Amino acid sequence: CPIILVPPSSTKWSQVPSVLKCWFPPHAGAQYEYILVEKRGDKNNVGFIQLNRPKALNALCDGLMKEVGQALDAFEADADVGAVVITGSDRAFAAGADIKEMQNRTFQECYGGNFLAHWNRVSTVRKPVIAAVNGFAVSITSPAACAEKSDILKISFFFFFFFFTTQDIGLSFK
Ligand SMILES: C/C=C/C(=O)SCCNC(=O)CCNC(=O)[C@H](O)C(C)(C)COP(=O)(O)OP(=O)(O)OC[C@H]1O[C@@H](n2cnc3c(N)ncnc32)[C@H](O)[C@@H]1OP(=O)(O)O
Repeated sequence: CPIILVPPSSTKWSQVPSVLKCWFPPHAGAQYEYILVEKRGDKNNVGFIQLNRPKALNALCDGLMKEVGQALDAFEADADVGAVVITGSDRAFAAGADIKEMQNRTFQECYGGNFLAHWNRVSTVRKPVIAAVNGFAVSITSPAACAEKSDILKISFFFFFFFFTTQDIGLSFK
């Protein structure tokens, strides 16, 4: 009979030994450290990812972004999932990149190490990904560079300035 590995419900994904990670998909029981992941909807066909660092206003640390990538991989591979929703918590969708984590990194480390390369995963998923944004949604990028990319980004910049004038800070990611 098949052996099914089910980690204890209190297990954080980062605590699972690497050698075991391939034996159970991240959303099948093991908890992530920085995100909550489940399938929702009447037909259980919506992949749901909640950023879960409320004390740091969901600042996007390396571990969080890696976990988002893992969850997206799992949902992309799951034929039952038709779309993915990413959301944050009450006060913040996300406070942008984790500036405490970034502050001591040198240019050479970032450039040579292809810093943030894995952040692109959210834009390469072939299923629709919807951001359900609440509260702070902070990021910084170059308007000129983004405006070249698409009309959606131009609209995003409109909302960026709109949010600034209404006390919230907001900017869509690429
Ligand atoms: C490539 C990508 C680039 C980028 O994304 S650049 C953008 C980086 N993000 C920022 O610069 C935003 C920094 N955060 C803020 O400006 C403020 O926060 C807010 C305006 C969003 C909210 O202010 P308030 O309501 O007063 O909250 P609080 O006391 O500042 O923050 C609560 C806790 O959250 C931590 N935190 C907030 N943002 C970040 C962040 N981006 N990276 C790491 N930690 C963050 C704080 O430190 C603190 O925690 P503690 O009380 O333990 O000090």
